Amino acid sequence: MGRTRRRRNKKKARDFCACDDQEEIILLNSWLSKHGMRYNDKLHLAVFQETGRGVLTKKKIRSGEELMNLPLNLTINVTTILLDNLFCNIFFENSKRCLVEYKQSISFQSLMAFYLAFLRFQSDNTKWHIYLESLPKDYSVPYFLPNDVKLNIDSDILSVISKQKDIIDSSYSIFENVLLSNVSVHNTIRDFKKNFSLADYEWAYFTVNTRCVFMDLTKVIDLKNVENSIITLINDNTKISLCPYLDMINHSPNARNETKLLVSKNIENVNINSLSEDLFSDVQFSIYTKNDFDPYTQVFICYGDSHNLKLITEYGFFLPANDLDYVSFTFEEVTLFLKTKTIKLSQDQLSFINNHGLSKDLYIDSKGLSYNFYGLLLVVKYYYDQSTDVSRLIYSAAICSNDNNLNDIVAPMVRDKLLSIKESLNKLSNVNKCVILNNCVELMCQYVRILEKFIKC
Ligand SMILES: C[S@@+](CC[C@H](N)C(=O)[O-])C[C@H]1O[C@@H](n2cnc3c(N)ncnc32)[C@H](O)[C@@H]1O
Repeated sequence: MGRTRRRRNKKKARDFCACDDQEEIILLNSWLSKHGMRYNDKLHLAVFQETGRGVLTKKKIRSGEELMNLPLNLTINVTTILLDNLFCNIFFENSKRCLVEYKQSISFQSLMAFYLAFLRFQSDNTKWHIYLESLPKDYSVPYFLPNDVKLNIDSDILSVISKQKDIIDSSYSIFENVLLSNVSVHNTIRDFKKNFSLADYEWAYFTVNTRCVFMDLTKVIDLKNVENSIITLINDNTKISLCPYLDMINHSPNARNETKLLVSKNIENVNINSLSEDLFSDVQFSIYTKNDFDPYTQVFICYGDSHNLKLITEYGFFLPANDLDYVSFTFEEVTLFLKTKTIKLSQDQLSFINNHGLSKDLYIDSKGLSYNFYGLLLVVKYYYDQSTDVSRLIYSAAICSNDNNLNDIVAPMVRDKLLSIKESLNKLSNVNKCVILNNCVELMCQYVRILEKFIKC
């Protein structure tokens, strides 16, 4: 074979392996069609070298094409929870007045996670069993890193983990208490009470976290008059949903897509006491792509924010050469550093900083200082300079935000941060690698590149 042909063949080499023939996927596909799911027949599930399991198109897909269309009853959304009397009875058949005691105490994501744990516990006794079996068994988010490894992980990652931990621990403790005071005689609930564990809840929490899509049902059902329903427990909105098969699509920052709720009957603002599965039998959730996809390539959608801190901590994966990454600094960190350089901000300067919101969003990315960081340093350097109008300078910073004089002020602090990340990376090099740790290390290396570039400029 000649070199050109070899190269051409190499280029064409497939980076995926079909997985439609795996037992859980065969079962999933027939379960989906039995329940009225329609998906573009060009689509197939496959395992891709770079991204793992995802959706492959075997034919060209053009912008504007519908990727899939799910009956609302085949998604796990707020109405699914409200219609599940057994689940609601965990809260209602209770010696405590749960709706009063825990009013607005949990997020909808937490309630969804608790519900998912309840469904999973019931194994093949629920309609969702086959779907649940098709879900990943574990998640590669840094939340699951062992404590000794966390010691050397970057502080931004640790701060996200700590927030996740607070939410998970506090909501888990509420659900544990609700179960403790539950008085139901129903075997399923009684057995669930005995078996519900933090590990089950964490799995469910990250299933929801990594797979939910935005779905707004506020026009279809009335979610304002909900006094006697378990919706009173939540402190945010109910606009997320689990959508089988749709949740097999991986993320690309370049993907553009749109979802639509197709309501053919006149269903509007339905009171939650009048909910029934039948009511939604004609309601469909549809997703369209705004991209073209070539035959035998992976179909992507965009999950939203695409910087690696978010992708790693919330979804458990990393995008190489990601221009959206940044290294953040807290206002306290900066002022503490300035003090070491005997620069103390006056009350007037602090008021100016607060009034202009210059104490937040302080970061350095591949282009240099963030707008606010630049503005903050302008206040530090020029506030008392008679010949300079700081407000005007801040406005023009949107156009010109590279000033070596300003960069120089914080360069020692940046050097220290760089050194500390490098030291942590050095320590992590002795730790056994796994996907989670690799992702964290990749991000920390990205931080090193960003900070080194800043210092060299
Ligand atoms: C909605 S699910 C997509 C389907 C998933 N790959 C599966 O096998 O079930 C989201 C998860 O897929 C993975 N994922 C999504 N986009 C990815 C990408 N561009 N690269 C690597 N993994 C990705 C991450 O594990 C993420 O948490």
